[in-house]
Amino acid sequence: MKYISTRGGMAPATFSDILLAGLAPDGGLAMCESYPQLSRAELDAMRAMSYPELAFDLIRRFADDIPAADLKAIVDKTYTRATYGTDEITPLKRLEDGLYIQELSNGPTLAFKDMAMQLLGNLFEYTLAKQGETLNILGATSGDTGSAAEYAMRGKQGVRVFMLSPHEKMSPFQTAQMFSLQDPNIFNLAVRGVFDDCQDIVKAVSNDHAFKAKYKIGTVNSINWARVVAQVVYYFKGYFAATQSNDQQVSFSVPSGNFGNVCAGHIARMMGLPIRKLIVATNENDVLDEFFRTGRYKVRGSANTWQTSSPSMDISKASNFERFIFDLVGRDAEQVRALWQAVDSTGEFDLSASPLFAKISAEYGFASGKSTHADRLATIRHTFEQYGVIIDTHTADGLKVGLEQREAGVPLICLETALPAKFEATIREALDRDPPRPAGLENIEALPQRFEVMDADAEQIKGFIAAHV
Ligand SMILES: Cc1ncc(COP(=O)(O)O)c(C=O)c1O
Ligand SMILES: N[C@@H](CCOP(=O)(O)O)C(=O)O
Repeated sequence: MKYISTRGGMAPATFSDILLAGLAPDGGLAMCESYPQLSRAELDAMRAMSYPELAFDLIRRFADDIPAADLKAIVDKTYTRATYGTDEITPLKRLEDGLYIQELSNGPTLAFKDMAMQLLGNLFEYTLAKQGETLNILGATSGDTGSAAEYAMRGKQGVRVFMLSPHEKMSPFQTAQMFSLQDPNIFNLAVRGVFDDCQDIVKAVSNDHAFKAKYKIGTVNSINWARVVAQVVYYFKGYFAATQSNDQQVSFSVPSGNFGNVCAGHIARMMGLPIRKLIVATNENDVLDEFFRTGRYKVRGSANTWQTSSPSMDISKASNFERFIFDLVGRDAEQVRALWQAVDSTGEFDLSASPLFAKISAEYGFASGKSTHADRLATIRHTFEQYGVIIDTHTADGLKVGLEQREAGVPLICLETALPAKFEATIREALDRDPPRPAGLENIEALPQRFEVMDADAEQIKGFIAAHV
């Protein structure tokens, strides 16, 4: 399998090349040249597989330059009961017939990011050791990618993490999870701005090719293809758990911000998984919902990006969205380049009058909706009263929008993207009680914190990296 860029300016590369390289040299995102297609017999065989078996069988199709035995060992070491608390790894929780929550947040940092990040940590360690290289990871987080990456890279040989987060915009638990880490290879930089400013800096630094090469900069955001591919696996697992045969279809509702999670669902669907709808659920920062309803993609600046009670989705420039648009325009890199030039110069593009717009739901199965603070509180309350289950604020956005799009006879799987313990204040507001906290994390907010506050300025961040490697 070879990888190309959504903007057409990258010579075909291997999985290991793009794993360490992050953003493509032309500013685009790496994509597989074509999606592996699963036969009916292969799908039938996958139904009986354990999570690690399934992960290996899917990921080997994308990472075919890693010897199969090595990849299998990496996958087996990653997806264990010790890390995810259950042999099922991503079990379905039944709310009622045909309505499920898929648990994706049983990993070390209580969010779905652990599903891919633990694999990424092990892949980095393996590849760097093989190449005798080191890597300085520059990441951006709105609250969950950061801690997942830092926990996955702690103590890994040859890896440093520089993680940018929006200053004072994450929940107290998320902040403490990251900033209490004292490991010498972890640097937390709190940026005066929003998540999009942090992500823009990651892209600006990655686009400085001389700096990137000199300081061996890599990425752990969903810019990194390996992150997205690892997330494809749980769509298969959820599908098999909710159905009896591969003749059935299911829909997934996906709390969305940077579009990485639902992009993994899109890839699963393109490989042949019988997914009916991919439901994109946003919070008040509803750029993606606007696009899927109207065809107009209009990004917003920091002044119009709201701080909400589902803070990890406070994103107005969905990086991964470019991967879907690449498919939508028939993999025409020139069109992608033109569309993103329009975003850079005018802040938007508009496909409402294009025949492509109708394809988004008819061919690709996308639907969308938005959820507000009041919706979130109502959904958390209803889910607790009706089913006795406490869900987090992001999962509540997904459930609210999923229910609006639910169809009779089609099982609906709502992806749980974090545990409620991370967003205690809103749970208290909704239920007048605290969510349960996993053992060992009772006093995390009281631990000493180590972080630097910096301006949203790529040059300052480059200076910090240069001084600390
Ligand atoms: C808890 C939570 N829910 C949802 C999202 C949105 O996922 P994505 O950015 O992949 O669309 C994120 C961040 O990515 C998150 O941390
Ligand atoms: N919501 C994320 C933002 C980054 O998304 P990613 O999937 O591209 O890493 C976060 O919590 O940090």
